[in-house]
Amino acid sequence: MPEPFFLCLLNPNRPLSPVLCPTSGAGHPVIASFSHVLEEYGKHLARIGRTLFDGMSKNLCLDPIKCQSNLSESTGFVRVYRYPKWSSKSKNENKSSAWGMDVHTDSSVLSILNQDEVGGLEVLKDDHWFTVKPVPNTLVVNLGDMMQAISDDEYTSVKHRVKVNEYKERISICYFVFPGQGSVIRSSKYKPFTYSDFQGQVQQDLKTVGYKVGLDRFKLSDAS
Ligand SMILES: O=C(O)CCC(=O)C(=O)O
Ligand SMILES: [Fe+2]
Repeated sequence: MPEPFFLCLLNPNRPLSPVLCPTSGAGHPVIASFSHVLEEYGKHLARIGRTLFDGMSKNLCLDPIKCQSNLSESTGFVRVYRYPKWSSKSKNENKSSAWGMDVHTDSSVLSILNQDEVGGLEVLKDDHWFTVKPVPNTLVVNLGDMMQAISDDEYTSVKHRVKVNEYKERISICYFVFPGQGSVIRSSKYKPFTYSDFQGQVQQDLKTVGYKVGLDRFKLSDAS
């Protein structure tokens, strides 16, 4: 797993555990200014996320009033990851690659990624893995599980993973945004649920079955 070395909560009142902010050194001027820059960055990303969400809901002909709270800027946070290079010590001769982050879908509504020039992000489409080539000054938008449910499965929460580079470390800056607290997601495919119902189920599944089952837990049995 990468080292999430900085987490910037855009709403400090939002309880999020575990809090990954480097609390030691929080008073250090470099950390403080970095935190300030990330906060500023997060505000722009919140605006971009809202614009994308409103555009998608319009495209899906969703009731703008009903779905507005299905995305809440106050839930957003920015996480900075450092993926150390694939060290020779950890090399396994039988493996052709090492994974910095295993295959998963995000639980968010939207995740907006800013990867450096090293690359390594891969997405699954039609059973094939595609490398997301880094393009300077370009953001990558991943739709998360919440957006899949909001869209009645019209859009899919993309499966993705991150390959570690053998020679260079990789840095990515990721913005995640979620439904508002208590906002109910209603769709023809899933039982009505809130994001905290979803997260509760994910945590329970991690403990009991050992992995995230995700949206399938909420699927209506007669939904095709
Ligand atoms: O580092 C990246 O580019 C992706 C990170 C990611 O997929 C995640 O945090 O969920
Ligand atoms: Fe992800």
